[in-house]
Amino acid sequence: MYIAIEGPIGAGKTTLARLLAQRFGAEPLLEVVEENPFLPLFYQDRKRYAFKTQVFFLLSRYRQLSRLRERPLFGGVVADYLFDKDAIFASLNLEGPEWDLYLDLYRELSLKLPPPDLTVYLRAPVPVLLERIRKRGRPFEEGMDPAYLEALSEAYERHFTRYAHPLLVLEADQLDYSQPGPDQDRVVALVKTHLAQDGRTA
Ligand SMILES: Nc1ncnc2c1ncn2[C@@H]1O[C@H](COP(=O)(O)OP(=O)(O)OP(=O)(O)O)[C@@H](O)[C@H]1O
Ligand SMILES: Nc1nc(=O)c2ncn([C@H]3C[C@H](O)[C@@H](CO)O3)c2[nH]1
Repeated sequence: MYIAIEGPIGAGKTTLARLLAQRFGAEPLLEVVEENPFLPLFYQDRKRYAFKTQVFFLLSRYRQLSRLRERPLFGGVVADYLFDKDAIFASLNLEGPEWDLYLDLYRELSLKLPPPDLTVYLRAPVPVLLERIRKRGRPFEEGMDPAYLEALSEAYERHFTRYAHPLLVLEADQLDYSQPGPDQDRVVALVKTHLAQDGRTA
């Protein structure tokens, strides 16, 4: 079992990946964004640092997800990102020859990675995302531009309307699975049902 959680910044991916991994006895596969030394610089000057930021993410995501091909998945994995995320961000931040070079690299690497058995796409309105980002308090995200978040949310919408693998779409502002309560059980049950359905139709 390989589940990936996706959605725009602050949607609740890591929170849900941890919860599902714990309930399913699976391994959480979490991205450590603080490892990217270019990210704080990117938020100061997006145009200047976009390419470096993206190539760092691309390589680290590829390395982390490649492990899924190389060893058996006892108990399964719940990742808090999808490889596609890289191209979604890149499409917003790169242009011209840098975009062409990036896309060449991305396409080559993506061919080698397995798709998840189920992807959970978390949607939430921009004001909710901004509030969650503010509450979480990462210093480099302090001046998050609402227009950037809006463009990112639209890019996610476009991506998932033509996504060709098993998908569960959740309205992440309607479910609070960040604390113990009935919403946690509800979201776990929804994921279980979708995994079973997709297993039958695969
Ligand atoms: N369903 C939810 N309801 C209310 N608050 C939530 C929910 N999910 C997450 N949160 C809170 O929102 C904040 C962001 O959550 P989280 O770090 O899981 O988001 P993320 O999508 O992984 O973010 P990023 O894209 O930056 O990695 C955290 O403070 C978390 O506790
Ligand atoms: N430029 C850029 N490209 C990416 O592929 C990417 N993936 C995540 N991020 C930023 C968003 C959050 O601040 C923080 C956590 O998701 O990292 C990215 N930024």
